[in-house]
Parts: sequence; structure tokens; C-alpha cells
Amino acid sequence: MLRAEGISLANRVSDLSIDLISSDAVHLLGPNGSGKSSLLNLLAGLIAPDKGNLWLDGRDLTHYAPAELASQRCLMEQSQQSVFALTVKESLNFFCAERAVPESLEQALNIADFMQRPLNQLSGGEQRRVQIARCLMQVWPAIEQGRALLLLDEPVQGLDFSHQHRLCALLNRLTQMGNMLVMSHHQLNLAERYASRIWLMHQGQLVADDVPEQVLTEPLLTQVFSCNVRIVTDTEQNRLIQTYL
Ligand SMILES: Nc1ncnc2c1ncn2[C@@H]1O[C@H](COP(=O)(O)OP(=O)(O)OP(=O)(O)O)[C@@H](O)[C@H]1O
Repeated sequence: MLRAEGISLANRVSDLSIDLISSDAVHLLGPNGSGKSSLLNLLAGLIAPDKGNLWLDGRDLTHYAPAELASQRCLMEQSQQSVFALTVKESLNFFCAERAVPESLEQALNIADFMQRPLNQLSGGEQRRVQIARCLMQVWPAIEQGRALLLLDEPVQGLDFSHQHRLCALLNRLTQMGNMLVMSHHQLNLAERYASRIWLMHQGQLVADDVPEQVLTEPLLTQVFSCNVRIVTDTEQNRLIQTYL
């Protein structure tokens, strides 16, 4: 379990409290600059809050040794450019203590075909898929035990819609094993389909923390994003969210 109580970070996050429990698949939404990356960095223990406290499994986050924390929680940051001319396989080995890529991960992210290619010669979306694999492999033993904390900042950015769905389905399989997930992005329909809960941020504050049908409403989205939002229901009763100016 991860708990934040009254955390603030100057001009970025304001007096925010949340509880994240086993199997939560939280999608973190909000306009540009609303504080999503800042919150993920705070939850990862990479930045200390100016005010408030964070606990992971009942222990103050600041009491974890860096290596212990790194074995249990991972954070994929928005942009992580590779400067090394390593192949994908070498890169994964380098960052993941020679651990073999789990087959389920390799298949879901569809990275098997370019394991021998230089990482810096892959397309943006291909590099993103490797970046996600690397991030998850960092905590793979904890994932297998269902006690990992997965923090992903815009992992679907640059992925085509098929790979967006493959990734979300993979992450939901991992949360069903007990792992906790917080992922930020801007795809309302992915949140509708895959989130167990949505945290909606606006100007550094958490303005909603609830199931998708309570958060993804026309009035709330219109107000927070300053954009017109219409929710339609298709013939199979799926809610589809349309946005327009
Ligand atoms: N290192 C920093 N120091 C000071 N202010 C920062 C820093 N990083 C971001 N900010 C500011 O904090 C606010 C929140 O930024 P943050 O990156 O957390 O937003 P975000 O919701 O992740 O945005 P986006 O959707 O554009 O990625 C913004 O006003 C931003 O300009």
C-alpha cells in the first residue's frame, strides 16, 4: 500500500492525499502542467515534498535504502533518451542485472524482433516499448510476487493504438497479480476502458479520485480541460469520449 498525506511541492502539487492499494490500476489524468509528473516523482521518492508524508507498505518512504526502493518500485520518466550505441538486448542486460527478458513481457510489448538492433536506431514508438520493458524488468521479481509499485509517466506516448491496448492489457494483468499501478497519459478512452480508478489533477490539486464513470463526465472534463466533451454510448454500451473545440 502507498499512502500520501497532505503532500505539497512549491507551485506544483498542493496538499494532496491519496491511498493506493494492492491491484489498483490508477490512470492519472489532467491538463499539461497540472502536476502529474511532479506527483509521480514524489510517489517514487525521487523528490521530497515540502510538506506532508509518504508511506510505502507502512514505512516512511524516506526510510528506504535506495537499492531496496529500486527493487520494489519503478518510475518510467517521460523522456529517457539512450546515448549509448547498445543493442536492445545489451541495454536490457545492462540495466537489469543480466536478467532474461520475461517471455510475457517480450510478447506483450512485441520487442522480440529487434533485440539485436541498436537501440538508438529504433523508431520512437519502438524505443518507448523497450523503455517500458526496461522499467518493468527493474522490479520483475517484485512483480512476480505481486508487491511492486509501477509508476509510468506517459508510457503510451508515441505508441500506435494497437500497442497502447497491448500495454494497458499487460499492465492490468500485472495489477490483477496484486501490483499497484499509477500511469499518466492523455487518452480518455484508455482510462475509461482500463482504469480501476482515475486521479484527475488540475492546477496541482487532485480534483477527483474515483471510478471512471464518476470522473469521466462531461461537466467535469469540460471544466478541467477547458474543452468541449461529449460522451456517447455505442451499440454495445461502451462509453466513448469525444473532445472538440
Ligand atoms: N523541475 C521543476 N521545477 C520547477 N517547476 C517545475 C519543474 N518541473 C515542472 N515544473 C512546473 O510544475 C508544474 C507541473 O508540471 P508537471 O510536469 O508536473 O505537469 P504535468 O501534469 O506532468 O504536465 P504534462 O501533461 O505537460 O506532462 C508546471 O507548471 C511546470 O511548469
